[in-house]
Amino acid sequence: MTEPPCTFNEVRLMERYESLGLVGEGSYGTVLKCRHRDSGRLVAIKKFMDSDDDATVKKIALREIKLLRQLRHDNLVNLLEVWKRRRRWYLVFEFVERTLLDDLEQNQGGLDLNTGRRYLYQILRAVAFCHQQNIIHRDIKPENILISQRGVVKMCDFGFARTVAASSDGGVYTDYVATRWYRAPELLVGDSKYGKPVDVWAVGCLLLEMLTGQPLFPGDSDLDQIYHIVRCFGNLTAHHQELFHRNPVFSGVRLPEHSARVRLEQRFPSIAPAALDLAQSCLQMDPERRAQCSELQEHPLFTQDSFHIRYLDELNAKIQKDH
Ligand SMILES: Oc1ccc(-c2ccc(-c3cc(Nc4ccc(CNC5CC5)cc4)n[nH]3)cc2)c(O)c1
Repeated sequence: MTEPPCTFNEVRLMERYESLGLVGEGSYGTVLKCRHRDSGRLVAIKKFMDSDDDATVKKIALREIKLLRQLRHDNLVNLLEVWKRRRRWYLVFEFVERTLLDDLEQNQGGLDLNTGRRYLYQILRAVAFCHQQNIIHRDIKPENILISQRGVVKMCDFGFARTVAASSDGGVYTDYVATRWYRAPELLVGDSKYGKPVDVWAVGCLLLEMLTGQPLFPGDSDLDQIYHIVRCFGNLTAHHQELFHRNPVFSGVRLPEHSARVRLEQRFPSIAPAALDLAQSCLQMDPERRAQCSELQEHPLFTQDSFHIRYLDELNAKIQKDH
């Protein structure tokens, strides 16, 4: 169905802003980069498409807005305004200059250790905050890590985020998650009872990608993704092997043998040992054994030279200037 012409309200609403095109070529859904005509301020406006089944769009929009309103933190992209005009929802966010993907494309060999530490420290602050709010992002990847001109990191795109069920048995999630390369083993084998550790796995993948310039596990299918992981870390856990064999998606498929294992330390001999250790704490096959983002901020990668003490003052000054 072709888009109906803008309504008056939408025209009036968008009269306040000049559209500068899609943000990130649509990788966030329909998110427009806009300039506020009066102030010149750049914003990112997410427009929810109205659909025949309006109730579903409304439910999704309200869930996302409720979740975003809980997430106020210096290292999360800020929701500025929410509009509802006729049957359409608009979320207005701050616009941040570039993404980690942009930085990695500019630095094909990877970022230097200090830049990587500065970004990682802020990513850990962002994810730790979300997890303290019992929210899992579920799609942490370089495109969703925004970086301001002064180097302040702001995580974005909570379109797939979910609140972890309060119940002790954890939630049961069956809808779409995570871009494949950053997907934890439990997601790949189809475990519906996953939680915060899926974000920790993605952070481990991000750290090594920042320091090498290359994606850690660039699988070209879910099975290939499992192959990449098993070749590095050995067999899946017994529970994940059972889920794999019970998953109809993989019926008749043999689990990859971890015959020719290439461990992280063999693959990345020149990575700082502290960085490799932190990555390994995130990349545990058993989600229960993975580190928590709150504790990783005290990892020797940050404390061995008091980086975490020196950097906090510098970061807070940058955050103030960015406001
Ligand atoms: O539920 C949601 C939905 C959408 C968002 C969201 C909010 C804000 C943004 C955003 C993006 C952005 N800046 C940006 C800057 C550069 C690029 C891409 N660089 C191009 C390739 C050279 C992409 C994005 N600033 N703000 C993106 C997504 C969100 O944070 C939550």
